[in-house]
Amino acid sequence: MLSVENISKSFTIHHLGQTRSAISGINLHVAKGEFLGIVGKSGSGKSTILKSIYGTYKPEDGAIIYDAKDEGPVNMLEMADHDLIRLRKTEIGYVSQFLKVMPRTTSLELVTQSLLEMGEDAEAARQQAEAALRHFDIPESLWDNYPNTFSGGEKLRLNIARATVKSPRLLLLDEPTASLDNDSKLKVRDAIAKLKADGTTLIGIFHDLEFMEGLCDRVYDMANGKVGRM
Ligand SMILES: Nc1ncnc2c1ncn2[C@@H]1O[C@H](COP(=O)(O)OP(=O)(O)OP(=O)(O)O)[C@@H](O)[C@H]1O
Repeated sequence: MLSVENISKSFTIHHLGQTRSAISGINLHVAKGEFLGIVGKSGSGKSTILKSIYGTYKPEDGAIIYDAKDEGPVNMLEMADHDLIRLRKTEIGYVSQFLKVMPRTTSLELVTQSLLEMGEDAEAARQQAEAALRHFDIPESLWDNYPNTFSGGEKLRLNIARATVKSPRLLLLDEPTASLDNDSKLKVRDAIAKLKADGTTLIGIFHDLEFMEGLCDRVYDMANGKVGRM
């Protein structure tokens, strides 16, 4: 489903005149329907890998081959921006700890929008969005509110609802449960387990290794670049 081949990414810190390597020579392979966990210490480059796959960062070399639904295998590092944006709208999801809000868009509209981008019709999109908000305990009184006023946990749950509601083919999870209480964590776990059962391929970073148990098939360790079993 996804093959990350020898990617490297460095950042230039202009005011210090320095260039720092964030990741170097990373190789990862994820089969369709598999859940690959990424573990490693803070600053080891875990998020940089996910952001490179999603296209937020552009690695200097290597290739990221993704088996797209219609086109088949494509190198995402060589794709035109509009093709990458289309893939993000229709088949690749990304959830981080932080919610990107859109101006003057309510929480219900945000989740509905996510489904409309997939080509869902308006009424079905609204119903599925409401079910997702309910599932993640976003109170109905908040559905017509702008999420910038939400608590940290509410924002996070909304973020997860928005990404999971459209059952992406590939879902990238960057510590999505970092500041959630246990109850909310279990709901996220349920949603991930359901996506996995439906065939979604997942790559996730979690500090809480217990959370991954029983969900992850294999783990990539940043320390030695090796993939092991959970
Ligand atoms: N946009 C950026 N500009 C400059 N340096 C960056 C940028 N993004 C990441 N880095 C650097 O790259 C290195 C890897 O960062 P990354 O966020 O990928 O690590 P991580 O393993 O996800 O860390 P954590 O577990 O703390 O979230 C760090 O040294 C970080 O400072």
